[in-house]
Amino acid sequence: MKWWVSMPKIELHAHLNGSIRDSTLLELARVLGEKGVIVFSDVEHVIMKNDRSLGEVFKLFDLIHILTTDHKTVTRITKEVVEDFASENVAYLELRTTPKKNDSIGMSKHSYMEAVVEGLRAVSAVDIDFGPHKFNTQDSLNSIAMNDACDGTKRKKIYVRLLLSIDRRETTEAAIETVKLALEMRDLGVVGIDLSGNPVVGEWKTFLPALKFAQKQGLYITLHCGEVPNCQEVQPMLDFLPQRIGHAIFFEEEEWRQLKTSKIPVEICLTSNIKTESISSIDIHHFG
Ligand SMILES: CNc1ncnc2c1ncn2[C@@H]1O[C@H](COP(=O)(O)O)[C@@H](O)[C@H]1O
Repeated sequence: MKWWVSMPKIELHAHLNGSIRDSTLLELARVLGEKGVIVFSDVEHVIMKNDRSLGEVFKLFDLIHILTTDHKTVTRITKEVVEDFASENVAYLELRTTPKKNDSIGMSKHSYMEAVVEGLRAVSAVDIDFGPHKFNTQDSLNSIAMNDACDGTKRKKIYVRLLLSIDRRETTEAAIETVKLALEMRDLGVVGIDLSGNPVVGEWKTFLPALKFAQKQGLYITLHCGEVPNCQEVQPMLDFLPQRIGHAIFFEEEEWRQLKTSKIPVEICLTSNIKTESISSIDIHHFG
């Protein structure tokens, strides 16, 4: 474990609300429990449970969103998540999150993302670069990782880029709003769009106009693809030629063939890709 932590890493598949410290979730739940919004003991059990089914994972996300969705908390979790990744020697992080609208607390997708960026600005435990300039692969990954992050003497530095996620529960219009926001925020390190959310909800064709628009505007695209068996969807997703896909668990032989021919890299999520048989080599395709 010590070796694993000390190794310099890049993290390309981190969902903001999927990366929150348990201690923070419990603290937020306790506060809402005291206010009578939730029953703390029920929630504590759900947060601390291991080995969740995919359905339980999405129920947990609904709960996490109740705990985290106000501007101040979004800022706090962003700061903590980045600092935690840096402390594990992640030198380059692509953090993805779904911009959320909540009229009852005056939150728009834009203000949600401002709170995220506020969290990046608040990072203090390490140096952070989330600027718009192109990540310089030549001098960066090796030298940052080896010299700054791992020898224990220099202050750590982390490069962070953002992906805006479209949730499969959203409408075409809401998805287009997310893409427009990503375009507006390019100067703040937004490099791409992710399609995620419960894979048994929604239809590919709903998101296609937004994704085509994003592609045309030069945003990078990654799609959660084949997380459940769905042959009607995997094929058109591969035909779309995203820069990367996430998971690729339930692929038929022909779909694997197409994936390999198209050279689309797969983001393997170590905690949820339980069907993965072997990983023989890993190439890194970061967007920033
Ligand atoms: C387990 N595999 C998965 N498959 C699909 N979508 C997932 C996911 N894990 C997370 N998300 C997506 O990320 C959101 C939480 O982070 P943000 O609120 O966006 O920061 C979830 O609500 C879901 O839409």
